[in-house]
Amino acid sequence: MSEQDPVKLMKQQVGKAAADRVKSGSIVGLGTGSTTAYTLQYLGERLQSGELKDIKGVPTSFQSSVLAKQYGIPLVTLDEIDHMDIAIDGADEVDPNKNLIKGGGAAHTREKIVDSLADQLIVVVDSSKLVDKLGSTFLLPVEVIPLAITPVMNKIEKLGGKPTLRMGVKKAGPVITDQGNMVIDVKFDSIDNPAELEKTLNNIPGVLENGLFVGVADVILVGEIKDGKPLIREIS
Ligand SMILES: O=C[C@H](O)[C@H](O)[C@H](O)COP(=O)(O)O
Repeated sequence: MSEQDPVKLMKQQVGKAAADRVKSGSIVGLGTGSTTAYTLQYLGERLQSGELKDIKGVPTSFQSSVLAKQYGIPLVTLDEIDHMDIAIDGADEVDPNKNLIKGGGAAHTREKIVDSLADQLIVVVDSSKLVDKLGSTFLLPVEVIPLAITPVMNKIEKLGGKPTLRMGVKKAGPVITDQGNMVIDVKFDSIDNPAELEKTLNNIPGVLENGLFVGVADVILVGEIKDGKPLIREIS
């Protein structure tokens, strides 16, 4: 991708805008993905310049802990904190009620734990992620304990979904999550009630977590390009 790539530019701008909202002394949930990678980069730059002091990060994945170390963001675990001020995370789809589909990077299980503990969750997306209805452009990721893959897929088919086991890229066989599990991506013709589907899926024995985030996001920052210029729109 070139520097001028409009999607990359939107991700960069929105990732930076979220990093600018972090205050000194905060405990910050560090999301996963290509958009929050920019947030972590800018948090590191703010720390290095001395403009931001004394923050602690809670990573949502192996990827975010590696980036945090690279950018000099001190890390803590959930065992070491009694609150989280803010979390910043990406999303694969955002609906008009600020409900999300996440897990394009197979990180949704840890993300849901961390994001839902934060006093405020800021979601950073480019405008291509906004949809009228969840599931219209993106398959719903479901993390499954390996021995239960077949019965879970059968059960999901009975619910009307079309499940596919997510396969690795530059790795033979399935994607393995940070928890050692597998991911199935499910096509539903229509997700009419995300809250109900979230619970129904998580109730299938062998399912660890699915990528529906209902009522978790507080603010959506949307990166857009208007008249050739990048701008940030806030949905709160
Ligand atoms: O599992 C990955 C996460 O849910 C990401 O936050 C999500 O896939 C969005 O990633 P990106 O910013 O790369 O589009």
